[in-house]
Amino acid sequence: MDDPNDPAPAPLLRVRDLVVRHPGPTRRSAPLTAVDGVSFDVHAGETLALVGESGCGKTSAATAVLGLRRPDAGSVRFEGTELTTLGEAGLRALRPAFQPVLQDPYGSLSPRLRVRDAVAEPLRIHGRWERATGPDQVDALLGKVGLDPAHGDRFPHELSGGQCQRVGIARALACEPRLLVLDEPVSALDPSVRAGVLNLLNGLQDELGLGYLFICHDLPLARHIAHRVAVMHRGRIVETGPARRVLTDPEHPYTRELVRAVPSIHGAPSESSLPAAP
Ligand SMILES: Nc1ncnc2c1ncn2[C@@H]1O[C@H](COP(=O)(O)OP(=O)(O)OP(=O)(O)O)[C@@H](O)[C@H]1O
Repeated sequence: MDDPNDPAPAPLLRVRDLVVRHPGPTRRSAPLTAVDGVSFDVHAGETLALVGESGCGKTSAATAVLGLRRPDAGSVRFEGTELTTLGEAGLRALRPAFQPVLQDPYGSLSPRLRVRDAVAEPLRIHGRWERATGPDQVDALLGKVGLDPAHGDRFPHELSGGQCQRVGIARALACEPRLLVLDEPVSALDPSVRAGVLNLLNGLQDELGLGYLFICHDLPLARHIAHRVAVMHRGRIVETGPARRVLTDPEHPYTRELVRAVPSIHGAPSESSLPAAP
């Protein structure tokens, strides 16, 4: 329970001491600890960027947060409800409120579904589809992500990567979520279309007060897009703080290791790929 005397607003998402292990490469090998006691909060209207080099455990943490797998230890609370011990029915009821947006804009859409049906699908799955109002709802969702309703008649292969990612965001918005878990949402996109998608995400956050857990391996991008940054390294969070302050010290031991692992970390983000800061 939240302390009634604590004036700080309760976070949308509270993750504490999260541990995620994967099976080792052979049946005899020890399990691999991908996430090793990670804790963070995401508040409504806030972007927390979870950054770190490839393989440091970001996606494993996101998978546990989304309830797609049970963590091996730790707590994931969404709006005060503990997800790690919730049964399948309870998770299904809560799932519309926290939605993923994935990296591969084409891969996350069925090639056989027209855009209109892809956006309608989550409404149907979560029992929110009504024949009378559903089509208008789909048009409104397309409009919200900057797509013309005419795009609804197309198949994914008839769209650009940026348009596909907008459809992915429309699907995530369909069930009126409060939290989006964005796993590298722009890294598969051309730099020229990244800014448009990032601006869209900023605008939606301002309008809807959404919390974002924004996973990426690009620290300049994270500093630019996020309010706060948590840096992961070998399964642990090694630094966390306001985005503009994190890992600005090139002599910090983790900065040195990360610069080796991710050369872009101290590279200047290209102006064309970044929108205005939040
Ligand atoms: N399903 C799995 N089975 C076994 N090992 C896994 C599995 N998923 C991830 N791993 C391992 O867990 C570690 C963390 O992987 P994870 O994908 O969470 O990292 P990441 O930071 O998201 O990396 P990337 O940025 O490359 O996606 C890696 O060593 C990876 O090989």
